Amino acid sequence: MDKNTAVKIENVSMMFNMASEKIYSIKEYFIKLVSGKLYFQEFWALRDISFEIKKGEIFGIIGLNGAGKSTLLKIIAGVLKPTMGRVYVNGTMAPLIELGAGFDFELTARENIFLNGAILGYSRKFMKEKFDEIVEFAELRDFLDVPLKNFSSGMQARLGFAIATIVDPDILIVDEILAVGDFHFQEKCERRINSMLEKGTTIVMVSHSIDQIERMCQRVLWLEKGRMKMIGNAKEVCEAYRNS
Ligand SMILES: Nc1ncnc2c1ncn2[C@@H]1O[C@H](COP(=O)(O)OP(=O)(O)OP(=O)(O)O)[C@@H](O)[C@H]1O
Repeated sequence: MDKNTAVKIENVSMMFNMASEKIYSIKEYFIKLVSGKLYFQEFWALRDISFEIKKGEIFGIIGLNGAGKSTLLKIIAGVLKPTMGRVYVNGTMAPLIELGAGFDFELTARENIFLNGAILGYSRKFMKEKFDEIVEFAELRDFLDVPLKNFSSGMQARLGFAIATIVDPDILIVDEILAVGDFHFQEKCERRINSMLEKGTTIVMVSHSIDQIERMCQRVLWLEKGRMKMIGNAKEVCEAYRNS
């Protein structure tokens, strides 16, 4: 792979098996499984996707609900293995996992900071050193000992973003997380993302805010029902998407 490439996706397709009827309990599942009455339907969430993201680039992925954006991010992050095709990643990655994916909602914000740190592979000592910076950025000092289930989605997003960006990874993945924060926090996130970009981090982001994608990204991929509809300059792709 070219040394200037951060991510290379080659003919990636992703198939999910979906039970063709609703199953209401594990017992029902096993009865159907054993009696051979469990039918699956193949569903292709992504079909034949190929593109490259250059190092230091900020790359956006857009598309309607169910277009396959999150699935593609998960494949880039290595959380999902594609059914077909290859993925090459050059550098360290801090996946900004979906909202709440790394959180335990019964635990307090303080406990979740350490839990998330452990999930991301950081030592307790490192998290202790970074603790104040995280709390400062997330502006949640008064809520440190509150269980996360009592946080609003915006507060959870603030905490998630603050934790995921304490180190400067080579590649940062941002999944829709900016959408839930308020205006003030979104600006703050954009500033942090821009400063990471200046330091050479590659950023891959998904957002339903086309204005935000157009403003922040250099190139954009538009997915439609799992296929590549258009890829190129952010302005051109966003314009075409708006007019579709
Ligand atoms: N684990 C799974 N099992 C079965 N189907 C799945 C799974 N994950 C995603 N899908 C399906 O794949 C399709 C693409 O989903 P995905 O979450 O990638 O879309 P998206 O573009 O991120 O949508 P949204 O804008 O609503 O977040 C959807 O139809 C979804 O139902």
